[in-house]
Amino acid sequence: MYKVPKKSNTNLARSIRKREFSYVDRQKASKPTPLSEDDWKSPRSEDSFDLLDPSNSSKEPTTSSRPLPIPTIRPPEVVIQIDGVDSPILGLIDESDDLHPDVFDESRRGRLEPSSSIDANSLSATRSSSVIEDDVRSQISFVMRERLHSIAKEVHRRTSAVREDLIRETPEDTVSVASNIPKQSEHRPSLMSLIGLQNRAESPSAVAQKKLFGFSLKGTFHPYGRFYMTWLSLVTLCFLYNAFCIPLRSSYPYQTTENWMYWFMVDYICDAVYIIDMLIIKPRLRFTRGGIQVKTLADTQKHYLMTRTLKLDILSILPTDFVYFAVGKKPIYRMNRVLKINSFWLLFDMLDNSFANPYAIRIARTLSYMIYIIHCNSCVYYKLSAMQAFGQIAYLENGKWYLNKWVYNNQGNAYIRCFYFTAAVATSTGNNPAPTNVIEYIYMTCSWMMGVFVFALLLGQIRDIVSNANRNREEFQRKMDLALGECQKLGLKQETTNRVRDWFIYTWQQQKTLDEKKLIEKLPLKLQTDLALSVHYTTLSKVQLFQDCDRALLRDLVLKLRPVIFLPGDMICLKGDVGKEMYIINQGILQVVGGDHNEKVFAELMQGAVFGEISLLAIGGNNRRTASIRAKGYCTLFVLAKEDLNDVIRYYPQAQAILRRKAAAMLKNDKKSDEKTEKIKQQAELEDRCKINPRQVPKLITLIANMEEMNENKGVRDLKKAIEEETDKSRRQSIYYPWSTLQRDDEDEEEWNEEDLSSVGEDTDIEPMENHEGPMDDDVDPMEDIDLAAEVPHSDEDDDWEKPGSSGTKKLHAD
Ligand SMILES: Nc1ncnc2c1ncn2[C@@H]1O[C@@H]2COP(=O)(O)O[C@H]2[C@H]1O
Repeated sequence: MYKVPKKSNTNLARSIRKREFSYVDRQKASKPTPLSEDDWKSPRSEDSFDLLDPSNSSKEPTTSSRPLPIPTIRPPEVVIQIDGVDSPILGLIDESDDLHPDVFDESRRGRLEPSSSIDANSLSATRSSSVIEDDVRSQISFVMRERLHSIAKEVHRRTSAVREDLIRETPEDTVSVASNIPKQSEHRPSLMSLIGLQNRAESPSAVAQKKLFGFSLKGTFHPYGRFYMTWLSLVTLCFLYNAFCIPLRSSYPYQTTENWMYWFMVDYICDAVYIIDMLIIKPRLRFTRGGIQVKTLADTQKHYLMTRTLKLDILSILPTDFVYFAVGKKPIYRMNRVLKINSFWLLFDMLDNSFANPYAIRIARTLSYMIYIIHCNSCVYYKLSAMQAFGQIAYLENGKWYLNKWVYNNQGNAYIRCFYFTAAVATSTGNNPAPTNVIEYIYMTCSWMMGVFVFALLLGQIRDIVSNANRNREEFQRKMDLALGECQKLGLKQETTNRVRDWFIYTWQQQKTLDEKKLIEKLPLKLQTDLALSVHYTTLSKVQLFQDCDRALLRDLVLKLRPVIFLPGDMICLKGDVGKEMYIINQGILQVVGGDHNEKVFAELMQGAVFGEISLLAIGGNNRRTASIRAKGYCTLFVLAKEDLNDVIRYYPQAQAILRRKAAAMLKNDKKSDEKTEKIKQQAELEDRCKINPRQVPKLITLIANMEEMNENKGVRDLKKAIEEETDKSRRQSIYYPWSTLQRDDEDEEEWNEEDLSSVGEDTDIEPMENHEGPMDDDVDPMEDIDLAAEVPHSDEDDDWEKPGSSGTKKLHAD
């Protein structure tokens, strides 16, 4: 299966000996590529994945156990081109060929035997030519194996891709729908979908349901869905109306001949709600059977028919109002409407489960019981009072007539007065008037009993709820006090104690507990993982490592993460320390710092950044921290211990590679940055060394100028100006050319030359020092300045300094 080279055998042999080969990849239609020496030497790079090597089977990622279809691959053609030989040798691998290193066994080698057109006799004529032939075979075998290896790699890559696709396939119940939904633009799957937490795609019917607040006549409702919750609130409102208003209207004179129709209107609206609830809503409520939620309408209807709720619902809506025709409009006959109390309980249960802080809901429910009992009691009290003509009928006792003071006297707001009386009796507070007859005695006894048992129970409940609500806070406070007390006992610095306090306060603000993990450890592992992923989704979605890696890695890692809080300025890790943990930033900003005093900031790290992995994975060659990390403000980090990371990551070579690549890039950056700062430092040192001190004006001249200023001598003023200019100029020079002693071109004109100085000397009328009698600067010893040469520093650099001004200075001195 190869084409025969038509070159002389000697040339062929030479080429082979020299290893002047090229290979052509027909699939890629590439040009012949010379095989480098390295290619010959190292058949496979060490870190490549070797499908051919059975020992490497363990390296395969363990993402799925499902057998996967391997894409069909065209039998690869390999052409061996020997330099200088016109026709290449063509090798074709059969589909039946196994991907085995010994692919070129003896039988197959036969296929590559030269055909008759080669002068076989002449090749085998000499012993050396047979050796050459063997050599050719072995080289060809090697090249073929090399190709096979790369093909195997390609196959592996493709199967991995297919496998990933299969894993990411849409959930069962959405498959049928997916075909109906218009194809959306292709985009990278979100992290949420990768970790299997995303909402499932909804069927068109479900979408239509949503449009009507989740209501559809053909559909069913989730009992904890938003729609049912809203509906339940409405039903509960109707129940409360009936529960409060029926006793009220039955006892107090609030329903009159003028307003009864309004009361009736509201009554029947509530009845309508009850009926809709019974006929339309409740039969559509989903329920769970054998652990599976039943969603079919027929099933939910059947289920409702079997429940006790239906019976109560029917009783609550019985049209007892028809009694009105016989006995008149007495609302008390509608009292069966309170049988809808199930809805009230259900709503409070749902609210209790939906709120993160349900204490208020629980207190509200308990309070509502108390208020209702007092309300009903007050209705009875009013009725009793009314029956006794509001105390207007006197009664005889021990031969004397008395007015009944126990009853309500029909003064003021009837409801409020009666409610107050009943509340006072029930809670046994207040000075209650004595009952005067049997009915009143019975009423009072019942009220007290109710106060003792029912109210005590309810008040106890409220106390429990409130104390439970504060228990967490109190527990936290207790721990904080303990820690701070310990700090004081140990005699720590106030600053340290303050930091401990800050940490506690911030931790409470952030997580309301000291150990977040404790809260969820009772849940099953799967649920814990889902919870942790959902809670920390924002952070985790920003971690590049997790974006690129296997989703199983994320699920494995997330449970190992431990949240930790750091205060501003805290050093999270120090350069040179042994790395035992790596970190993910959940909140806050951190700085990668270096330098002697951590004054250099290499980089700032934000939410989602990962650090500390270099030493953990010993990427830089050892396990020491390559940089120090400092918290800029308050920070919440996830810590991942080395053992935990190693436990997880060894199954994910891809993640390892990403981590290594990233870390290597960072190390390179840091090195560059270090080199740069080193260069700047050297430059600064050089500049420092080359810098010329600004020329000092001899003290004598300054002194003279100061003295003469008082005499308003023009010449001296000129002199002073010239001195100032000179000082300025020197300073500027040292700024612009800190390392240079050369003069700037643009300074020529301004140069303070001998001429100027001599003219200054001529114009001025400077008195000799000895004659001067004016005030003198205390610090200045005039004699000290006489020798100007002594003033001038005698360094090499200063020789240059003398050029522009030294002569001028000297002249001034002579004058
Ligand atoms: N230039 C940089 N930018 C961001 N992070 C860095 C940089 N240099 C070092 N780090 C991180 O700082 C960490 C210090 O500890 P490690 O050496 O374990 O791992 C290091 C990196 O994760």
